[in-house]
Amino acid sequence: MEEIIRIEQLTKRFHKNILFEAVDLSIYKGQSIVFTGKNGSGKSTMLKMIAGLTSLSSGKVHRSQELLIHYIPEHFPRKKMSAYQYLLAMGKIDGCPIFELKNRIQDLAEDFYMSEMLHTPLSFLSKGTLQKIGVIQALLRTPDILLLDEPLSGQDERSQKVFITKMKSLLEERVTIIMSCHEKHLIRAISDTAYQIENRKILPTAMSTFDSEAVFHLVFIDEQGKAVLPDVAFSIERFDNQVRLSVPASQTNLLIRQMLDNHWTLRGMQDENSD
Ligand SMILES: Nc1ncnc2c1ncn2[C@@H]1O[C@H](COP(=O)(O)OP(=O)(O)OP(=O)(O)O)[C@@H](O)[C@H]1O
Repeated sequence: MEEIIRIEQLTKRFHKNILFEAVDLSIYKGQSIVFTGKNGSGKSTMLKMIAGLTSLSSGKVHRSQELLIHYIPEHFPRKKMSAYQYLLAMGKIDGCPIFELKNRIQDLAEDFYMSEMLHTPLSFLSKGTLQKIGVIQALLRTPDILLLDEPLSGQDERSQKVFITKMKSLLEERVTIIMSCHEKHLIRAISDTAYQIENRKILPTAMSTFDSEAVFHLVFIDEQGKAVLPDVAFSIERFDNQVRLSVPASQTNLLIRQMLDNHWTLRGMQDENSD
């Protein structure tokens, strides 16, 4: 495996707020990394430090060579220029030949169902469309590293599918993808390595954490009129003297025990997919 970035003893603080302390991390060519963590844990800041867009308080980010890094921010600048003018300018900065660039913008805009919005000023575009422009910008010239900050947060389902397909083909070309993300389906689709940002550290997380868990519907009946509903955090539907609870598979035994202790009788159990 070819190491392309090595983070050594990275510490980052904003005044008294210490986000990272003595973090070490190696990033390899073709790897697809996701950072997860609570709001405000430092995901965006970590991406910006890798991109070189914000300084470190101490430590170092080593890059193996001159790398073309594309960074797609969570919030996009709202400017007066049109999407097309913006993409053209960005493509030129990236060194794309002009004829190729124009065709590529048109093709990618079609792929993302936004051709009709190409000539609209950025300031009038929705969050989802602005994000698409960020993705198109990143795809004008294939980067070595693509940094994505919450890339699906404003995307409709159709665009999400296009986005996932594009990311998969970049990974086939051994582009390194590093993103922050909360959506498990995107993580399952494109990531191979996950880190949870917690307590100022970056903790390796098993990919199985993002597997979708089967859900069961459990129906209970109050036969004697004295059942009490325990305080549980599952979806509950009530009808007459029955309740139906939707529960992740791993929680079913615990819930059944709780319900029986509270005088409920189990009437039925159904796999979510057999509805
Ligand atoms: N330029 C800055 N100056 C001061 N504090 C900042 C700055 N940028 C970020 N912070 C603070 O650092 C913390 C981490 O912010 P960051 O945006 O990296 O978190 P995040 O994990 O990406 O959050 P979210 O999931 O909400 O997008 C927050 O408390 C934020 O307020």
